[in-house]
Amino acid sequence: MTPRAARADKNADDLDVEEALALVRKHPGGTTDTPRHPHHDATAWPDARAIAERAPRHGGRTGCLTPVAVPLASALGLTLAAPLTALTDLPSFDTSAMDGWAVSGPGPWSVRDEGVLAGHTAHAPLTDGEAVRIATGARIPPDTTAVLRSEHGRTDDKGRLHVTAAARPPHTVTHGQDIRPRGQECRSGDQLLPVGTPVTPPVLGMAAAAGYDTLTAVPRPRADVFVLGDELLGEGLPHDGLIRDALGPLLPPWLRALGAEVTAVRRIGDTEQALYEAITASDADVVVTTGGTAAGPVDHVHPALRRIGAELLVDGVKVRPGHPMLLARTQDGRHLVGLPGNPLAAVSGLLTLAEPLLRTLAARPAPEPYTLPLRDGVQGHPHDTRLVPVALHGDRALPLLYNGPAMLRGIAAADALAIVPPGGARPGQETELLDLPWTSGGIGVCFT
Ligand SMILES: Nc1nc2c(c(=O)[nH]1)N[C@H]1C(S)=C(S)[C@@H](COP(=O)(O)OP(=O)(O)OC[C@H]3O[C@@H](n4cnc5c(N)ncnc54)[C@H](O)[C@@H]3O)O[C@H]1N2
Ligand code: MOO
Repeated sequence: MTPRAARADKNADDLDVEEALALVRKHPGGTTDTPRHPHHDATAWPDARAIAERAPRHGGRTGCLTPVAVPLASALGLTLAAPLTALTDLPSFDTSAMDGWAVSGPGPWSVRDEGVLAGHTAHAPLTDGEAVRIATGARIPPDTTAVLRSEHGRTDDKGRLHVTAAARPPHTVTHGQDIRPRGQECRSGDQLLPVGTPVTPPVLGMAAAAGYDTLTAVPRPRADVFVLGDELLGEGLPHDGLIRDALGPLLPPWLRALGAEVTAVRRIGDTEQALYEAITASDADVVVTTGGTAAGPVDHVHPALRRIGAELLVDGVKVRPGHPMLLARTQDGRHLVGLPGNPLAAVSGLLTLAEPLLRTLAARPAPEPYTLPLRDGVQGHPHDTRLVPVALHGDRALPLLYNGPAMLRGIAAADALAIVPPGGARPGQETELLDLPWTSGGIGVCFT
């Protein structure tokens, strides 16, 4: 086995970014200071993902962005950077679990005139044989021994309260019944959730209940999107060799679903100078470009990266579609993902490079890998991985047609992308799938 084959054979987890960089530097196509050759060696697909995931950990950094205090209303989808520790006991006072009466001692009870509602201040202690009307969530008066639910009590013609046969056991109220004691759920200082927990709607509710107004969380990485191509139209029908820009509408919401805050979406003219100016003016954590990655006359991404002295971490990936995709690091430690212009190739680059990069920056958990059998066989590329749109039907994945690099018809109907290994997959073959963000989360959940 050659040293390169041995490297390619390594588990993706073992591949160090610096090692990968060294690999890229050794090859003419991968350096930033020598002219690029269109047939340079590309990175294996799993290695490209591993490099993108580890790229932000360069130079002893933790990888994720510096945590900030975020108001609860803006924290959905972020990751906790500090444990959620209770700032109060929960419940914070002894509470009635039911509408009914707070009672003291065994019945029957005389009933106080004025009841106790939720949110009201403390009431005077009950004396033995006394009861008071109480609402769910109201503070229990001192010396209460139980709460009698309204459906388990009745008052006689003298106004005295009795337990009815409907109570379980009949005519009985047990000590402590339907009282939620202070601290039942947690004590002040208890850890409720660890660092790394994704902020979901119930986490927001838990945080509010535990006394928080802001959460310490990893912010969304800021992403600028630069769409290259003089042939692109922003509206209307294609005409005179001009086509509609499909990536301007597709990428920003997809990037948001991957955890980014999209700070700019700009169409850039097909000149190296325009791209250079856009990249150098950006202060986003991640710049995503589309188009201009190949070796055509107006493919300006490589020259612009050379000009700003960026390091190419990935320069071409053994994946179809999308093989000209690239990942670079600027001198100030920010990242640029170059997506190919063909729309499905751009989606491939988004999931291969942008997803793991953003995941590390945002400290999001990695999705659990899973497989399903393919309903139909899929022809493979001889050397490269293929990403093929599939629809999920029961426990099988149905490969979709219209999966060419320039097509969106397949992915627009898809639930996932099948990772088809070099050589292809047989009908029924268990195949790893990459879920699309809205498949598992629901469209409202992921586009926050
Ligand atoms: N000589 C070679 N030519 C090409 C190679 C190669 O290796 N050698 N690779 C091919 C592959 S594979 C792909 S993918 C594309 C990548 O091209 P670029 O990233 O340089 O992108 P463009 O040339 O700018 O555009 C390609 C294609 O996509 C259309 N496009 C671009 N942007 C958009 C958009 N926002 N919305 C819709 N369509 C878009 C563009 O009009 C072109 O048709 O290169 C191959 N060529
Ligand atoms: O990467 Mo290209 O999309 O294979 O055509």
